[in-house]
Amino acid sequence: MANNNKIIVPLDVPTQEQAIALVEKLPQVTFWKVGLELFVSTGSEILTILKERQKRIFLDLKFHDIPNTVAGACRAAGRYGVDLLTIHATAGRKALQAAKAAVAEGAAASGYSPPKLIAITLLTSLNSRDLAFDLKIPLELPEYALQMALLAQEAGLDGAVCSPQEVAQLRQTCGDRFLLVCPGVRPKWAEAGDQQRNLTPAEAIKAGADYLVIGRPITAAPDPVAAFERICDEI
Ligand SMILES: O=C(O)c1cc(=O)[nH]c(=O)n1[C@@H]1O[C@H](COP(=O)(O)O)[C@@H](O)[C@H]1O
Repeated sequence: MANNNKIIVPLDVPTQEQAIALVEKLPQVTFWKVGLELFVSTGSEILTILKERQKRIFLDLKFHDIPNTVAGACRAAGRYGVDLLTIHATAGRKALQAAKAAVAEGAAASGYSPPKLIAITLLTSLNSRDLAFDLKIPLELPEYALQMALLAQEAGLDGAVCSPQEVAQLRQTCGDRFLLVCPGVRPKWAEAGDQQRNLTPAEAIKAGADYLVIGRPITAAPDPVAAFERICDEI
């Protein structure tokens, strides 16, 4: 896979105009992420626009609810013909299983192949201290992320979202066919912002990530095209 196809750039903007402007500014980007801000602000039309432009789509709505409710949301999301969809592993085994089945039903109803359903293990904005003191989880952070990935794998999901610091261990345990997507990726020359468990793009790929989600180091750079190309070269 060419390096530019391994980078997913989030459209973390509040309007469709801003989203389209970013897509037009970065024609080299083949895989875009539509997340909560854009989807809640503008609805599903952006998905049609991206599909018309032959872009791949990561619909990152991070579902987290009871099995019946996530199944309903996943059935609806399955109809959009997107490539990737997220749910929190902490929704639990039954919700993950219901989500997986519902995504396939939604996709079949609209003639698309089902999106790959991937589970959030532990948000990359959290650190060990947050896990222990706020979330009251007694496991070490890498062990917790691994257990969430294994839960997702046992429930039949296609992969997981993890920080690059955990990806090597998840790759080793979950095998080569389990899709691993890493946000929290920062080139040496970019600011960390709210990301806590970072590695560089080259390190993340070397550790076993299939895709990297990289936003602000590209989209907030003075020259986004140069930043994107520099990251592709570094990988
Ligand atoms: O699911 C995600 O994509 C995600 C999971 C996670 O644990 N951490 C995380 O940062 N993300 C997303 O990845 C993107 C990271 O953006 P930057 O921090 O600007 O590179 C954002 O759109 C987040 O919503």
